[in-house]
Amino acid sequence: EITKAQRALMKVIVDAYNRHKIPQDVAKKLLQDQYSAEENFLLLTEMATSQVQVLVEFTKNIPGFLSLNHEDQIALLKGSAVEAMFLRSAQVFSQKMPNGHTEVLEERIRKSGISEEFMTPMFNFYKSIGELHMIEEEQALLTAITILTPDRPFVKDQQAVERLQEPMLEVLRKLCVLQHPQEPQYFARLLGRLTELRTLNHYHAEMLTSWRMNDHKFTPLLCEIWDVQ
Ligand SMILES: CC(C)c1onc(-c2c(Cl)cccc2Cl)c1COc1ccc(-c2ccc3c(C(=O)O)csc3c2)cc1
Repeated sequence: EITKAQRALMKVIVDAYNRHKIPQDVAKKLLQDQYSAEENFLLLTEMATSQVQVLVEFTKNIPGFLSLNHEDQIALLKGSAVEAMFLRSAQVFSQKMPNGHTEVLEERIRKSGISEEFMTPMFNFYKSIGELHMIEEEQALLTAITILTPDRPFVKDQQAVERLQEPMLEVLRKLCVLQHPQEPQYFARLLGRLTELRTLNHYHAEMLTSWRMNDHKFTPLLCEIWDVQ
C-alpha cells in the first residue's frame, strides 16, 4: 500500500497542480464572441502563453527539480511543454468544464489554421484521455512524470532526472491499483498515453511550421520555449 512518504509526495504534487492554473479572466476570454481564424489563433496563443507560465510554477514545486543542473531544468521544460499542455487541455475537454470552456476551446482549436491531418490524432488523444476518467491525483502525477522524462533532447544528467521520476511512477502505479482494482492494466493504459503524447510532439512541430509559413506570430515566451523566430 502507499507509504506515508509516498502520500506526502502525492500531496505536494496535487497541491501544486491545483494551485497553478490559468487565471479565470484569461480562460474566460475563450468565451468571447469573435470566431475568426485570426481571433482563434490569438486567443489560443494567449492560453498557451499563460499555460506555460503555470507549467513553470508547477514544475518548480516538484521535489528535487530545483536541485537539478540548471541547463537540464530548461531542457526538461522545453522538452515537455507541448505534452504537458496537451495533458492540461485534455483535462479541460474531459472535465466538460462547467463554464462552457470545453465547447469553445474545441471550436477555436478546430478553426485556428491547423490542418485536418493534425486534427484527427489531436482529438483522438483528447478522447482517449477522457475515457480514462482520471482523478486529479493521477492527472497531477502524470503531468509531473511527463515533465521528468529523462531522455529529452540536451538533458546531460539523465540519471538525476530518473531518480526524481521513478518515485512518481511508483506512487502512480500504487494509486492506479487502489483506484481501479477491477482494471489491473489501468496503469499500463496511463503510460500508453505518454507514448501517444510523444507522437503528438511531432505533429505539433509541423503545426508550428505551417503557422509560421502563414506569418503567424507567437509571444516571446512561446518563441523561447519552442525555439522559433
Ligand atoms: C500558440 C497556440 C496557437 C498553440 O499552439 N499549439 C497549441 C496547442 C494545442 Cl492547439 C493543443 C494542445 C497543445 C498545444 Cl501547445 C496552442 C494552444 O495551446 C493551448 C494551451 C492550453 C490551453 C488551455 C489550458 C487550460 C485551460 C483551462 C483551465 O485549466 O482551467 C481553461 S481553458 C484552458 C485552455 C489551450 C490551448
